[in-house]
Amino acid sequence: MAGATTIVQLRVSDVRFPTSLEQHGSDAMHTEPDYSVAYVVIETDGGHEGYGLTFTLGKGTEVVVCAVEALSAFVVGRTLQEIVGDFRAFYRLLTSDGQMRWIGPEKGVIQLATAAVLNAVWDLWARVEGKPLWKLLVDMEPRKLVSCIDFRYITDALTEEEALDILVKAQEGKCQREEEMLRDGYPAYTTSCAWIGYSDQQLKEEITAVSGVWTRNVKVGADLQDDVRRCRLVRQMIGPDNTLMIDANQRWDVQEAITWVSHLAEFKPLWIEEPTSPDDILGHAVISKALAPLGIGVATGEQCHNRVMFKQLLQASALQFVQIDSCRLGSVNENLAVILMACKFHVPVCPHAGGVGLCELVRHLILFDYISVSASLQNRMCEYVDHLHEHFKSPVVIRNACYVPPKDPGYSTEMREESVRRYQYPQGEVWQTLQATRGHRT
Ligand SMILES: C[C@H](O)[C@@H](O)CC(=O)C(=O)O
Ligand SMILES: [Mg+2]
Repeated sequence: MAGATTIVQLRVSDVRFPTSLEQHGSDAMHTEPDYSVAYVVIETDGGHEGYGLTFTLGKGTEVVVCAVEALSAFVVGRTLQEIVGDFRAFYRLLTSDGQMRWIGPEKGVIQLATAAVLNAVWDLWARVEGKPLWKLLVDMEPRKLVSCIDFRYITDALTEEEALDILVKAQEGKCQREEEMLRDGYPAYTTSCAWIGYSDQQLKEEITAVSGVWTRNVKVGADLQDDVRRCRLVRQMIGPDNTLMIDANQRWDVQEAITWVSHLAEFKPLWIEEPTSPDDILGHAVISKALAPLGIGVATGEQCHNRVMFKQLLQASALQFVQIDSCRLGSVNENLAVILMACKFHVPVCPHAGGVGLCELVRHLILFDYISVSASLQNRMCEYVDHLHEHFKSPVVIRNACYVPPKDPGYSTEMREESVRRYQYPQGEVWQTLQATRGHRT
């Protein structure tokens, strides 16, 4: 890395997209989501910039923006070299501050803000190195990689030595796997055909419109008869051999989840996603055990707020698919911890994506997982949702239902300036117009 790069400024914006108008993103619990981000830009004295974000829904964004502002004092004035020279210490500085941790610790709004800030730092680092983030990770020495992880609270499940061992063992075949990814890409599945607010007609059109072999995730949980009808329709359209999953977004109690999903078992879903409260580890374990004889696994993680929760889910055999989220966990640092734990417990990582920018970011993490950690594609795929990519400078590229590895330096977090300006809430012209014409609530 060239000379010292001091971070001299951090800016954060509230950027919202009125997706609820067309029911994009709707599910059994979030019926009117306006997909949004707290968008962070850090600037250095040498003219470099790093971009970070965390995904939110509408009104929640203003709270996250406040939390990012509160964290900015930890970043501004520091050099990039000082931060990444001991990234574990910097992660701890952000997550362990004696006053700020009281509103977490490492969960909720403050962890979302931590993710946004650290995502900007990782983006800056990758840009300064001139590499896409996945390549920065893949090329990094195993010892350096583990030095970015805070192992506090997880050493009973994964020690630093074990993590190192996993990374060292996976060095074998790394070059071939990198070539394979550059050639074929990483398998994706899509949720965007079956949001809960879509009519049956729209659902049919969305399925027909997507070409190639795709695995589909269908929203369920609001009304059993609707779910039966929609799952039947999707199953008929995709045929008996294509993979189907269902996602309840935390709608049920534990027993209710088991009964409800048993009624949908005839459609042969691979998994039920977020059947109950994301915090109910033992509940997930009960559901997993009950659904195993039906061949249905439990997937969760998009609202799993830290590595400690994932640790317990893994220890309790409470999930069969780990759904990391690039903006819910504490950035790359905490995602590395979860990816390595999942590997140790032999549970596949199938990331959550979609929202605003989540596909752009998470493709870096899943490429790293395959090339440098798991070395397996069995039962693995990464979510893809076809909304809002046009607002990013390095948007996702999909070929044959697979993510193509990005080549631009950074973490693909940079948004188009015009998009940020037009969708900024409430002053952007899109919101000004909506409020004047429809009184749109957000
Ligand atoms: C509110 C979001 O759209 C949520 O439904 C996304 C989700 O559960 C998923 O992509 O999976
Ligand atoms: Mg989901």
